Amino acid sequence: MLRFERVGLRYADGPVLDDFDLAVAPGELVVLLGPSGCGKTTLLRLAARLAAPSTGRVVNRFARTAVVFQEPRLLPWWSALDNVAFALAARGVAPAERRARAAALLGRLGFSPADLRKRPAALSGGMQGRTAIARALVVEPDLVLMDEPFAALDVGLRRDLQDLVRGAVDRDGAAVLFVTHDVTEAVRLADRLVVLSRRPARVVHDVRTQPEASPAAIHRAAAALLDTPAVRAALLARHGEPGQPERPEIRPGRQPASAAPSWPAR
Ligand SMILES: Nc1ncnc2c1ncn2[C@@H]1O[C@H](COP(=O)(O)OP(=O)(O)OP(=O)(O)O)[C@@H](O)[C@H]1O
Repeated sequence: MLRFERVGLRYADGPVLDDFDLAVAPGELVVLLGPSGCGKTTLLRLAARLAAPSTGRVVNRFARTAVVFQEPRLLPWWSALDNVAFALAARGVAPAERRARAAALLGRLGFSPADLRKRPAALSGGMQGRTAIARALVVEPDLVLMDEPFAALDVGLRRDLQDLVRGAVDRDGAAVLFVTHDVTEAVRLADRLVVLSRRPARVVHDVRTQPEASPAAIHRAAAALLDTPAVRAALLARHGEPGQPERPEIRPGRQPASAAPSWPAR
């Protein structure tokens, strides 16, 4: 179980999270949707213990947490194979088995034997992304934190990798907390959809759902989601529109002229 309990996190320019609660159970794939800058990456960093909350607590009882960041973050002087195999070294797996497991997984992700030997600089962006995903999944994690992992990939590849992630949940019982801006990707993957408001992030919509398979069903489900008023308000409002949480409070007579609101008065 992963639990955010009344979590607050504040930077110099104000709170990113304030009294935030969310739980992720084993075997569920939770997709986080929310406007840019609302705090999605921050939540993943907290779950991975790469950041600490200012208030409240983050409880992560999973034994093996793996993270796929927005950028691949591969070690540039190592081959694709060694980048993936290295993740198993920390788990005490013997060198020959490390390389065999890494090669098998990269092979499933479309790497040829020659590709396995390439350093990241010689891999395409999509191949670097796949290497990072393989590095996360090779340890058979029970919690995978994924931050827009497929953003740079073409549609076919994206579908293969989405299936791989679903497999980790359906076959191995892993939990996944998955950040995306792509609503169709969200409805294709999710067991549960969580939509966040603008910063400081609040849960404005939290529903259990069935991962959708056919393109028609995916588009119907995505349209229905975007038709939900709270979701519309969170995802479709333009920055600076009235009623958004990041709108500064204006007190008549107390506001310096330079801080005059830029949105139209109502
Ligand atoms: N180290 C930091 N110092 C100060 N502010 C930060 C820091 N990290 C993130 N922020 C701010 O916290 C807010 C949330 O950032 P975060 O990266 O979690 O958003 P996000 O929802 O993942 O955005 P996106 O969808 O654009 O990736 C943003 O306003 C960001 O500028």
